[in-house]
Amino acid sequence: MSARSSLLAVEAIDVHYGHRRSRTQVLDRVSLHVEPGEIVGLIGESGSGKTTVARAILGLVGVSSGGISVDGEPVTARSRAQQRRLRRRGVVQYVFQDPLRSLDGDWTVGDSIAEPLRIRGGLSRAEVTERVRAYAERSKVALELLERYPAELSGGQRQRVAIARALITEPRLLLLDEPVSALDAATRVRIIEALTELRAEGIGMLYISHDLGSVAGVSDRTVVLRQGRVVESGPTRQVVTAPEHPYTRLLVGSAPLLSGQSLTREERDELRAALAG
Ligand SMILES: Nc1ncnc2c1ncn2[C@@H]1O[C@H](COP(=O)(O)OP(=O)(O)OP(=O)(O)O)[C@@H](O)[C@H]1O
Repeated sequence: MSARSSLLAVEAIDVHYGHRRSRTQVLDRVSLHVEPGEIVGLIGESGSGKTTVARAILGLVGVSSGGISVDGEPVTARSRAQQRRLRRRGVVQYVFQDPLRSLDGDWTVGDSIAEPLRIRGGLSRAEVTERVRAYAERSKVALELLERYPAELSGGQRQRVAIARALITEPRLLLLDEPVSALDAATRVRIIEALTELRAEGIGMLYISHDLGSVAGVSDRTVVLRQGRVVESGPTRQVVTAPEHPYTRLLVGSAPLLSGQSLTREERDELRAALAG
Protein backbone atom coordinates (compact mmCIF):
# COMPACT_ATOMS: atom_id res chain seq x y z
CA MET A 1 0.00 0.00 0.00
CA SER A 2 1.40 3.43 -0.84
CA ALA A 3 2.41 5.78 1.94
CA ARG A 4 0.03 8.40 0.63
CA SER A 5 -3.06 6.34 1.34
CA SER A 6 -1.98 5.46 4.88
CA LEU A 7 -4.00 6.76 7.79
CA LEU A 8 -0.71 7.44 9.55
CA ALA A 9 2.55 7.73 7.65
CA VAL A 10 5.74 8.38 9.57
CA GLU A 11 8.52 8.73 7.03
CA ALA A 12 12.18 8.60 8.08
CA ILE A 13 11.89 11.04 10.97
CA ASP A 14 14.81 12.30 13.01
CA VAL A 15 14.10 13.91 16.39
CA HIS A 16 16.62 15.69 18.59
CA TYR A 17 16.21 16.94 22.14
CA GLY A 18 18.21 19.76 23.68
CA HIS A 19 20.21 22.58 22.12
CA ARG A 20 23.75 23.01 20.93
CA ARG A 21 26.10 20.98 23.10
CA SER A 22 23.34 19.13 24.92
CA ARG A 23 21.62 18.28 21.61
CA THR A 24 21.09 14.53 21.35
CA GLN A 25 19.44 12.50 18.66
CA VAL A 26 16.55 10.42 20.00
CA LEU A 27 15.00 9.12 16.76
CA ASP A 28 16.99 8.13 13.69
CA ARG A 29 15.10 7.73 10.38
CA VAL A 30 12.06 6.12 12.00
CA SER A 31 9.34 5.06 9.57
CA LEU A 32 6.03 3.32 10.20
CA HIS A 33 2.52 3.21 8.79
CA VAL A 34 -0.92 2.53 10.19
CA GLU A 35 -3.88 1.76 7.96
CA PRO A 36 -7.56 2.11 8.91
CA GLY A 37 -8.76 -0.85 10.99
CA GLU A 38 -5.23 -1.92 11.84
CA ILE A 39 -3.40 -2.15 15.16
CA VAL A 40 0.33 -1.61 14.86
CA GLY A 41 2.48 -2.43 17.87
CA LEU A 42 5.53 -0.28 18.60
CA ILE A 43 7.82 -2.04 21.04
CA GLY A 44 11.19 -1.30 22.53
CA GLU A 45 12.85 -1.01 25.90
CA SER A 46 12.57 2.02 28.15
CA GLY A 47 14.28 5.02 26.56
CA SER A 48 14.20 3.62 23.01
CA GLY A 49 12.08 6.58 21.88
CA LYS A 50 8.54 5.16 21.73
CA THR A 51 6.82 8.05 23.48
CA THR A 52 8.81 10.49 21.38
CA VAL A 53 7.29 8.91 18.26
CA ALA A 54 3.80 9.55 19.72
CA ARG A 55 4.71 13.13 20.66
CA ALA A 56 6.00 13.79 17.15
CA ILE A 57 2.73 12.45 15.66
CA LEU A 58 0.77 14.80 17.93
CA GLY A 59 2.99 17.70 16.82
CA LEU A 60 4.23 18.18 20.40
CA VAL A 61 7.86 17.74 19.39
CA GLY A 62 9.40 18.91 16.12
CA VAL A 63 11.22 16.66 13.66
CA SER A 64 14.57 17.69 12.23
CA SER A 65 14.07 15.67 9.08
CA GLY A 66 11.53 13.35 7.52
CA GLY A 67 7.79 13.87 7.68
CA ILE A 68 4.53 12.70 9.23
CA SER A 69 1.08 12.75 7.73
CA VAL A 70 -2.26 11.81 9.25
CA ASP A 71 -5.08 11.03 6.89
CA GLY A 72 -3.02 12.46 4.04
CA GLU A 73 -2.43 15.78 5.81
CA PRO A 74 1.15 16.65 6.74
CA VAL A 75 1.61 17.22 10.47
CA THR A 76 5.24 18.23 10.43
CA ALA A 77 5.04 20.93 7.76
CA ARG A 78 2.43 22.83 9.74
CA SER A 79 2.77 25.84 11.95
CA ARG A 80 2.04 25.38 15.65
CA ALA A 81 -1.35 27.08 15.19
CA GLN A 82 -2.23 24.66 12.38
CA GLN A 83 -1.15 21.73 14.53
CA ARG A 84 -3.35 22.97 17.35
CA ARG A 85 -6.29 23.18 14.94
CA LEU A 86 -5.60 19.64 13.73
CA ARG A 87 -5.53 18.39 17.34
CA ARG A 88 -8.75 20.25 18.05
CA ARG A 89 -10.51 18.45 15.20
CA GLY A 90 -9.74 15.30 17.13
CA VAL A 91 -8.73 13.13 14.16
CA VAL A 92 -5.92 11.76 16.35
CA GLN A 93 -6.47 11.02 20.03
CA TYR A 94 -4.24 9.45 22.63
CA VAL A 95 -4.46 7.35 25.76
CA PHE A 96 -1.54 7.32 28.19
CA GLN A 97 -0.45 4.61 30.58
CA ASP A 98 -1.48 6.73 33.53
CA PRO A 99 -4.94 8.15 32.82
CA LEU A 100 -4.46 10.66 35.62
CA ARG A 101 -2.22 12.48 33.15
CA SER A 102 -5.13 13.03 30.79
CA LEU A 103 -7.89 13.43 33.42
CA ASP A 104 -8.08 16.58 35.50
CA GLY A 105 -8.45 15.64 39.17
CA ASP A 106 -10.69 18.66 39.84
CA TRP A 107 -13.20 17.74 37.14
CA THR A 108 -15.92 15.16 37.23
CA VAL A 109 -15.50 12.17 34.96
CA GLY A 110 -18.37 13.44 32.78
CA ASP A 111 -16.70 16.83 32.31
CA SER A 112 -13.38 15.17 31.43
CA ILE A 113 -15.01 13.00 28.79
CA ALA A 114 -16.79 16.08 27.38
CA GLU A 115 -13.71 18.29 27.21
CA PRO A 116 -12.47 17.40 23.68
CA LEU A 117 -15.99 18.13 22.35
CA ARG A 118 -16.17 21.45 24.17
CA ILE A 119 -12.76 22.44 22.79
CA ARG A 120 -13.96 21.67 19.30
CA GLY A 121 -17.23 23.51 19.85
CA GLY A 122 -20.36 23.50 17.69
CA LEU A 123 -22.62 21.34 19.89
CA SER A 124 -25.28 22.41 22.37
CA ARG A 125 -24.98 21.50 26.04
CA ALA A 126 -27.70 18.85 25.64
CA GLU A 127 -25.95 17.33 22.62
CA VAL A 128 -22.67 17.18 24.54
CA THR A 129 -24.40 15.43 27.49
CA GLU A 130 -26.03 12.92 25.17
CA ARG A 131 -22.74 12.16 23.44
CA VAL A 132 -20.91 11.77 26.78
CA ARG A 133 -23.46 9.19 27.92
CA ALA A 134 -23.27 7.32 24.63
CA TYR A 135 -19.46 7.12 24.69
CA ALA A 136 -19.38 6.23 28.37
CA GLU A 137 -21.65 3.25 27.64
CA ARG A 138 -19.62 2.27 24.63
CA SER A 139 -16.40 2.31 26.66
CA LYS A 140 -18.06 0.34 29.48
CA VAL A 141 -18.05 3.26 31.93
CA ALA A 142 -21.11 2.92 34.20
CA LEU A 143 -23.24 6.05 33.99
CA GLU A 144 -23.21 6.58 37.76
CA LEU A 145 -19.46 7.15 37.53
CA LEU A 146 -19.93 10.32 35.46
CA GLU A 147 -20.53 12.44 38.57
CA ARG A 148 -17.44 11.13 40.36
CA TYR A 149 -13.86 12.45 40.38
CA PRO A 150 -10.92 10.43 38.98
CA ALA A 151 -9.50 9.76 42.47
CA GLU A 152 -12.74 7.91 43.29
CA LEU A 153 -12.29 5.35 40.48
CA SER A 154 -10.25 2.17 40.13
CA GLY A 155 -7.32 2.07 37.69
CA GLY A 156 -9.35 0.09 35.15
CA GLN A 157 -12.32 2.46 35.42
CA ARG A 158 -10.01 5.42 34.89
CA GLN A 159 -8.48 3.85 31.81
CA ARG A 160 -11.96 3.22 30.37
CA VAL A 161 -12.80 6.88 31.05
CA ALA A 162 -9.61 7.91 29.23
CA ILE A 163 -10.68 5.75 26.28
CA ALA A 164 -14.19 7.27 26.26
CA ARG A 165 -12.61 10.72 26.30
CA ALA A 166 -10.32 9.79 23.41
CA LEU A 167 -13.19 8.36 21.36
CA ILE A 168 -15.70 11.15 21.78
CA THR A 169 -14.42 13.18 18.82
CA GLU A 170 -14.65 10.03 16.69
CA PRO A 171 -10.94 9.92 15.89
CA ARG A 172 -9.66 7.88 12.98
CA LEU A 173 -6.36 7.21 14.73
CA LEU A 174 -5.69 6.32 18.37
CA LEU A 175 -2.26 6.46 19.97
CA LEU A 176 -2.13 4.16 22.98
CA ASP A 177 0.96 4.47 25.17
CA GLU A 178 1.19 1.45 27.51
CA PRO A 179 -2.61 1.46 27.86
CA VAL A 180 -2.86 -1.65 30.03
CA SER A 181 0.49 -1.79 31.83
CA ALA A 182 -0.90 -0.49 35.10
CA LEU A 183 -3.93 -2.81 35.12
CA ASP A 184 -4.65 -6.28 36.47
CA ALA A 185 -5.08 -9.22 34.10
CA ALA A 186 -8.90 -9.30 34.00
CA THR A 187 -9.11 -5.54 33.38
CA ARG A 188 -6.45 -5.81 30.67
CA VAL A 189 -8.55 -8.36 28.84
CA ARG A 190 -11.60 -6.08 28.92
CA ILE A 191 -9.63 -3.11 27.60
CA ILE A 192 -8.09 -5.25 24.84
CA GLU A 193 -11.60 -6.45 23.87
CA ALA A 194 -12.72 -2.82 23.64
CA LEU A 195 -9.75 -2.05 21.36
CA THR A 196 -10.46 -4.95 19.03
CA GLU A 197 -14.07 -3.75 18.69
CA LEU A 198 -12.72 -0.33 17.66
CA ARG A 199 -10.46 -1.98 15.11
CA ALA A 200 -13.50 -3.68 13.61
CA GLU A 201 -15.04 -0.23 13.19
CA GLY A 202 -12.07 0.91 11.11
CA ILE A 203 -10.14 2.92 13.69
CA GLY A 204 -6.37 2.63 13.25
CA MET A 205 -4.21 2.30 16.37
CA LEU A 206 -0.57 2.64 17.27
CA TYR A 207 -0.11 0.52 20.38
CA ILE A 208 3.06 1.43 22.25
CA SER A 209 4.55 -0.90 24.84
CA HIS A 210 7.82 -2.23 26.24
CA ASP A 211 6.15 -5.62 26.56
CA LEU A 212 6.14 -7.76 23.42
CA GLY A 213 3.68 -10.15 25.10
CA SER A 214 0.96 -7.53 25.41
CA VAL A 215 1.58 -6.15 21.91
CA ALA A 216 1.67 -9.52 20.18
CA GLY A 217 -1.78 -10.47 21.47
CA VAL A 218 -3.46 -7.51 19.85
CA SER A 219 -1.42 -6.07 16.98
CA ASP A 220 -1.57 -6.95 13.30
CA ARG A 221 1.92 -5.68 12.64
CA THR A 222 4.81 -4.97 14.98
CA VAL A 223 7.58 -2.41 14.73
CA VAL A 224 10.64 -2.92 16.94
CA LEU A 225 12.48 0.19 18.08
CA ARG A 226 15.97 0.04 19.57
CA GLN A 227 17.99 3.09 20.55
CA GLY A 228 15.87 5.33 18.34
CA ARG A 229 16.03 3.11 15.25
CA VAL A 230 13.57 0.65 13.75
CA VAL A 231 15.46 -2.64 13.73
CA GLU A 232 12.63 -4.84 12.48
CA SER A 233 9.02 -4.57 11.38
CA GLY A 234 6.52 -6.92 9.84
CA PRO A 235 3.36 -8.92 10.46
CA THR A 236 3.28 -9.74 14.19
CA ARG A 237 3.17 -13.47 13.56
CA GLN A 238 6.33 -13.26 11.49
CA VAL A 239 8.14 -11.03 14.02
CA VAL A 240 7.24 -13.43 16.83
CA THR A 241 7.87 -16.74 15.07
CA ALA A 242 10.83 -15.79 12.87
CA PRO A 243 12.53 -12.73 14.39
CA GLU A 244 15.48 -11.58 12.32
CA HIS A 245 17.30 -8.98 14.39
CA PRO A 246 19.27 -10.17 17.47
CA TYR A 247 17.39 -7.63 19.61
CA THR A 248 14.00 -8.98 18.50
CA ARG A 249 15.25 -12.52 19.09
CA LEU A 250 16.19 -11.52 22.59
CA LEU A 251 12.76 -9.96 23.17
CA VAL A 252 10.94 -13.01 21.81
CA GLY A 253 13.20 -15.39 23.72
CA SER A 254 12.46 -13.48 26.91
CA ALA A 255 8.74 -14.07 26.40
CA PRO A 256 8.70 -17.90 26.09
CA LEU A 257 4.90 -18.03 26.02
CA LEU A 258 5.10 -16.37 22.62
CA SER A 259 7.74 -18.47 20.92
CA GLY A 260 7.04 -21.69 22.80
CA GLN A 261 10.68 -21.95 23.79
CA SER A 262 12.88 -19.78 25.91
CA LEU A 263 16.49 -19.01 25.09
CA THR A 264 19.30 -20.86 26.80
CA ARG A 265 21.72 -18.78 28.77
CA GLU A 266 24.39 -19.28 26.06
CA GLU A 267 22.00 -18.13 23.31
CA ARG A 268 21.08 -15.08 25.34
CA ASP A 269 24.75 -14.19 25.91
CA GLU A 270 25.45 -14.68 22.21
CA LEU A 271 22.63 -12.30 21.21
CA ARG A 272 23.75 -9.71 23.78
CA ALA A 273 27.30 -9.92 22.41
CA ALA A 274 25.98 -9.44 18.86
CA LEU A 275 24.04 -6.35 20.00
CA ALA A 276 27.04 -4.88 21.79
CA GLY A 277 29.31 -5.41 18.80
N1 LIG B 1 12.03 16.44 26.94
C1 LIG B 1 13.14 15.74 26.83
N2 LIG B 1 14.36 16.34 26.81
C2 LIG B 1 15.50 15.63 26.68
N3 LIG B 1 15.54 14.29 26.52
C3 LIG B 1 14.37 13.63 26.54
C4 LIG B 1 13.11 14.31 26.70
N4 LIG B 1 12.12 13.37 26.66
C5 LIG B 1 12.72 12.18 26.51
N5 LIG B 1 14.06 12.33 26.43
C6 LIG B 1 15.04 11.25 26.21
O1 LIG B 1 14.75 10.68 24.95
C7 LIG B 1 14.93 9.26 24.97
C8 LIG B 1 13.66 8.57 24.51
O2 LIG B 1 12.61 8.83 25.47
P1 LIG B 1 11.13 8.26 25.28
O3 LIG B 1 10.33 8.77 26.41
O4 LIG B 1 10.68 8.55 23.89
O5 LIG B 1 11.42 6.70 25.42
P2 LIG B 1 10.39 5.50 25.66
O6 LIG B 1 10.85 4.41 24.78
O7 LIG B 1 9.00 5.98 25.51
O8 LIG B 1 10.69 5.13 27.17
P3 LIG B 1 9.69 4.61 28.34
O9 LIG B 1 9.25 3.23 27.91
O10 LIG B 1 10.58 4.58 29.54
O11 LIG B 1 8.58 5.61 28.42
C9 LIG B 1 15.35 8.92 26.40
O12 LIG B 1 16.75 8.79 26.43
C10 LIG B 1 14.90 10.11 27.21
O13 LIG B 1 15.74 10.30 28.32
